[in-house]
Formats: sequence, structure tokens, C-alpha cells
Amino acid sequence: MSLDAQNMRKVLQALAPGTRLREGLERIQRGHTGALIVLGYDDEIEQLCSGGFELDVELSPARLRELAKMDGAVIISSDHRRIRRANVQLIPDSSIPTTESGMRHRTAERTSRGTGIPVISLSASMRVITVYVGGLRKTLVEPEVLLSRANLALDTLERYSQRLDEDLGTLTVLEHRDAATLREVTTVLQRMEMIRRIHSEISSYLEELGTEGRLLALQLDDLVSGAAQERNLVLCDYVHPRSALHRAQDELANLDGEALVRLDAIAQAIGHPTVDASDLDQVLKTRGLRALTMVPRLQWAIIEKLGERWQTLTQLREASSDELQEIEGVGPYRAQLIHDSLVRQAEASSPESVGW
Ligand SMILES: Nc1ncnc2c1ncn2[C@@H]1O[C@H](COP(=O)(O)OP(=O)(O)OP(=O)(O)O)[C@@H](O)[C@H]1O
Repeated sequence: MSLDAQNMRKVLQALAPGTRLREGLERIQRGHTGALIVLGYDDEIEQLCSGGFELDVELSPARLRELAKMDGAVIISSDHRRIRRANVQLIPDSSIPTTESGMRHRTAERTSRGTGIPVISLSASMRVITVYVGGLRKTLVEPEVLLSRANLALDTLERYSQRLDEDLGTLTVLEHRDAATLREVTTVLQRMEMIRRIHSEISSYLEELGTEGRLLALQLDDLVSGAAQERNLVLCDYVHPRSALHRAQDELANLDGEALVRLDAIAQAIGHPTVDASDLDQVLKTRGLRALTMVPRLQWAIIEKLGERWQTLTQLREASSDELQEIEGVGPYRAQLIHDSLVRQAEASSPESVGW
């Protein structure tokens, strides 16, 4: 994410419903006036200021509203806590390109493009709040609209999560039968990546929603708790080579929408390139790290060492107690626990238990 995009996210959080800044903007909107507000005061901004008066008072919604009644811009400190200047004429470089038409918006865009400092323009005629950060521009959306978009995304997330649970269950069963193919692995990773993207979309709505999004945040937490860990475990089990975990995570995250629907693109991202569709039916052996996390109270450090010593889940399951005890941190009790847990998992995945 670019620096401007990161700053935009921060500004949207600072302007979320419930914050002093947002309350001030809402008062200005209700009063049918406009405003030009610079969210930062440094030497560069000072150079662009002409006239007005200096002050150094705590930011409050009422003060912001009163000062916005005057002509010109209001300058807020970089930490958004204090009002530093008001009634200021801003004189940004007129050669900076702008796509806006009204003077207020043109000034806001040029000031932010020239300095990188966020600037808010509240249009008196349109009653629209626009945020400029560097070369980026965003119009604030009403909380009700954001909430309905977020709820829609949450419904989709719920449906995907249910399908993922089913697919992950199938993968687990097939892993214990040494019959999981590249198709099942990529299908699971595809769903996980889609869920990650919807999650991040909802998170950005939540940032903008501030206090209005509390309930939604709880529902989201409930739906995706442990999802990132599970995703990394599937990757750890299958990524090739073993050391390419981070590269694979990045490649999956960078797949465009068109590539994400193709299982061969997912396979490529995790280091299993395919030549034709039948390659997706090749059996892949899991390293068994995800299965090991189901062993009660087994620390990750030990799981990693077991994964280094044994290459596949089958080999792990067949390891003797003495062999398991060669791993630092594994005594007779833990060796038994590991063995019993893996055997139980395999039994639970047998055709007799599963019914297929
Ligand atoms: N360079 C500037 N510095 C400070 N304030 C400005 C500047 N340009 C415009 N403004 C403020 O914006 C107000 C409205 O200006 P103008 O009508 O030209 O802009 P606009 O974009 O059409 O605004 P709106 O959409 O609110 O009608 C001015 O009265 C002034 O308070």
C-alpha cells in the first residue's frame, strides 16, 4: 500500500463517526456552511498561509463549527488535537494540476498534492465531505450506506466461511488417506484468499464507521478468528519449496481477480506449476503441520522441529515413540500423545467413520 493510501486510511479513521473531527464536520453540514480544513501544521503549510489569525486551542466540534463560519481555511495540528489557525487564505502552487472546479476544492487538492498533508473540503452547496491526501481523493460516505455495504460483505464472508469449512474438512480426510490432490489444496487456498480479501474490505469499512461499527466488528471477529493462522498452516503444509512461505503469501495476495478464480494460478503461487488441467489431480503429500496443531498442548517450536525431521504426515504417524523422543522437548508422554492423536485423526478420517 502506498504512503498516501496508508495516510488516507489513518485520516478516514480520524474522521469516523464518534470522533471530534467528524462531529465538528456534521455540525458544519447541519449549519449549511462549508469548510476548508488542513489536518497538519508544519513549516511547509505555514509557507502557504496568508492572513487570518493564530490560535492554539483544543479542538472541539463547537469551536470547529464556529471557526468554519469565517471565510478561509482552518488549520489543525498534526495530532488532530488542537486548532492552530483560522480564517487563513491558502496559496498553494497554482501550477499543481487539479481536476476540481470550485475554488475551495481546487485549493484543497493542490494544498494536499503539494505537501502530502491531508486536507478536507466540505462543500456548502453540495454538503459533501471530500478528503484529499497527496494525490488521492475520497468522498466520505454516510454511515448508513457504509453499514449496509459492510453487512452485505459480511453475508458473503459467512457463505464463504461455510464452504471453506466443508472444503477444509474434505482436505483433512483426504490428507489422512494420502489422497489429497493439488485440486483440493488450491480450492481451499482460493477460498481462504477470498475470505482474506473480504475481511480486509470489511475492516476498511469498520475503520470508517468508528463507533457505529462496533457490533459488526464483533460479528467479524467471531467469523474470522483463527482464519489467518489456519491459512498459514495450509501453506506451511504444501508450499514448495518449504522456505517459500512468504513469497507464496505475497503472490496469493497479489493475484488479480481474474487469476484468483483459476486454480492453476493458485498452484503456481504456491510453487506447484501445472501444464494442463490433469496436473491438478496429482496427489500432494502434506507435511502434517496442521495435523500436529491438533495434538493437545503441543508448542509450535516442537511442531516445527517435527516437521523438519519428518517430511510427510504419513512418516510422522509411522514414527516410533523412540524416534519421536529424539526431538528436543519430546519425552515419552508427549511422544505417546503425538502418536495417539495422529492415529485418532486418521481413524476419524477412515471411510467407516466418514461414510465416503
Ligand atoms: N485559497 C483559499 N484559501 C482559503 N479559503 C478558500 C480558498 N478558496 C476558497 N476558500 C473558501 O471557500 C469558500 C467558497 O469558495 P468557492 O465558492 O469558490 O468554492 P466552491 O468549491 O464552489 O465551494 P462550495 O462547494 O462550498 O460552494 C470561500 O468563501 C472561502 O471561504
